[in-house]
Amino acid sequence: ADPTTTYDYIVVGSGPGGGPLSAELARAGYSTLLIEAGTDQWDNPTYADIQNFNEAANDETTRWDFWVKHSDDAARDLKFKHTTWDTGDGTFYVGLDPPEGAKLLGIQYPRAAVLGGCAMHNAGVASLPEDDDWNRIVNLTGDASWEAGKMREYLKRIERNEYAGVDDATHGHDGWLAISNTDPSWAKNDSNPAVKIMKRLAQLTGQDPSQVADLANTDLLGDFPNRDTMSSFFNMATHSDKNGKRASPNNYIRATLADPAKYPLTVKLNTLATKVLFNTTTGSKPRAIGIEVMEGSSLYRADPKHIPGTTAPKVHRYFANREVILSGGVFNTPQLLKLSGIGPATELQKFNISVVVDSPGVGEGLTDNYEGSVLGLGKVPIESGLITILFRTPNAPTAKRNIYAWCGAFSFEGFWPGYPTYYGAEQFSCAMVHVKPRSQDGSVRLTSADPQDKPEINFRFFEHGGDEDLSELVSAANILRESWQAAGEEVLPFNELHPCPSSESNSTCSEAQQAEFFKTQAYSHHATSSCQIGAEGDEMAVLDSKFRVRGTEGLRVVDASAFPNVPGFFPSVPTMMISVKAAGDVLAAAREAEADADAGVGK
Ligand SMILES: Cc1cc2nc3c(=O)[nH]c(=O)nc-3n(C[C@H](O)[C@H](O)[C@H](O)COP(=O)(O)OP(=O)(O)OC[C@H]3O[C@@H](n4cnc5c(N)ncnc54)[C@H](O)[C@@H]3O)c2cc1C
Repeated sequence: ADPTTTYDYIVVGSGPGGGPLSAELARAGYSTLLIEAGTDQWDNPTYADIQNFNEAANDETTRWDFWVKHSDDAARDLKFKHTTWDTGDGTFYVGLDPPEGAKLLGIQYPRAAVLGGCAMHNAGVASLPEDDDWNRIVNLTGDASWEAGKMREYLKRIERNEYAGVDDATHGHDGWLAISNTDPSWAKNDSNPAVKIMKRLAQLTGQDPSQVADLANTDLLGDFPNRDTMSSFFNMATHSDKNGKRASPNNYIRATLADPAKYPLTVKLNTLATKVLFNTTTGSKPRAIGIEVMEGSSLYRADPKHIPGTTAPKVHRYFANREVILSGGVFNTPQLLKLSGIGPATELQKFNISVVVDSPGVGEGLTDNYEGSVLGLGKVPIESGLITILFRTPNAPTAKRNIYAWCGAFSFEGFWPGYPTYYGAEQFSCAMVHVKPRSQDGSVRLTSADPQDKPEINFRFFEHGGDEDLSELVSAANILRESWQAAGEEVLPFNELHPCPSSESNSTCSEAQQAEFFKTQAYSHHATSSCQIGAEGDEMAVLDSKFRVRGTEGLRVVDASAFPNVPGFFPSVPTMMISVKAAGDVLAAAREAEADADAGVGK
């Protein structure tokens, strides 16, 4: 076979799902081709310095714009105040009153096409799933390798922890992913309005107000028996080093490329995978044997630099002796599977795509944590470090925490071109992530058979159990707002901008009004589960517990789309953990095949 076109493994996508996996396969000695549609920006300060995350997610260098729907109710979506429109003159209009003739785009959901994927433009917040998230996969599939205790070992393998002592055996200390935390010493200043808020918040969430400075240093990635039920302040951990340099799969890929004599990793940037190639003539199942790609920059139409009307470049083929692994992320992996003939037969037939495997779950079950914020302006500028709190609202369905909130002198209201809004030095907000949405009804569906086109993405927020989820969000907002009233008279009263604008009398801000606010203004950026791992026999379970695409051979999906539900509050670190786990599964299969070959099995 031609070594320039044939590899042992082909991995599509270099984000948290595909990046670590490709490096592990190469480090195990297998020739591995990593295909990435974007470029490498490791030394660009917009990406390298974690504090620039907002600039990074807005930056055209890597941005892929997906314009998503939050529901099937167009009128409801049009109430989202950051709905974005194409004005036709190369600019966006964001808001509720578009100029004449503007074309509706939808709600922006940013993604990064770059070596390292969205871990190169995200805020880097590191958190772990609940133990039950991992154990649920054991229950669904019977595969005990997913037990929570075992999954922590993957954190230890990838992590280079910079705040826990080297003797702390619950952390890893020599991995490729630096994880650091923030300095919470500001919380010792009792006269700081934000500390007064913290003390009240401590009371409201069952913590000791006199201990807030110590509580603010609690290890968010720590391992303790009540870690999923304990309401507490935490020290926000991020995947970056103590000097603020971003850490991501990019570090591991580049470290692997640095020793080509030892590690046979080839990375092709500016390369868009368009189709998986199958051998359907031999074997009992279609076997993935390679991939078709287009080479060139900005080929995908989500890329704002894409030039409309340009002819598609000619297609190239690369072949895999062993396996093809798709890690294009929660929107692109299901799209690529469908373009390759794996998906709901009726949808594929609509676009004249030959059905290789009728797999109704591909692109279905998309879900996300709901996010919203309480935002206001104090009378004077507020000095504040970051308050990170995980707590349980009284109406939470289980004993577990359902809210991750971070409060401080910032504003965060979701994503749109140019986000976030700066409301002045008086701005103060608590942004919150609500976990375990009851609804898992989102979808990623084809709009055409053209691989350069974007799919249609609809999250169908609040489709099931919406009232309960909304009441938890409202309950959290009430607790956070109440804590603000302790800020002290130099700051009070807050002029709340939402969800209960102070311009309206507080009596008119009912629970129902707040619920309506969150129903129309909730946003998200932790999408998962569009090609889920699930139980044998469940036709919606696209993958088995070893990430294998059911109905095929030699094909796996390893990225955020594989999770059966959003893994806890933030998915980036959990996705890197499953990437390394998957590498173990792929290598175990290789060893098994080699042992069979040595034993002459099949001869
Ligand atoms: C703005 C923003 C902020 C976020 N903040 C946080 C945070 O603070 N903490 C956290 O835990 N999570 C955060 N997330 C979510 C987190 O970054 C993602 O969940 C995670 O990156 C998913 O990893 P992935 O490998 O599944 O996909 P991705 O990171 O999307 O990587 C997929 C890669 O595949 C490439 N690709 C896709 N299709 C193709 C194709 N056809 N051919 C070739 N290449 C292709 C893409 O270019 C990309 O590089 C954030 C997300 C966003 C958008």
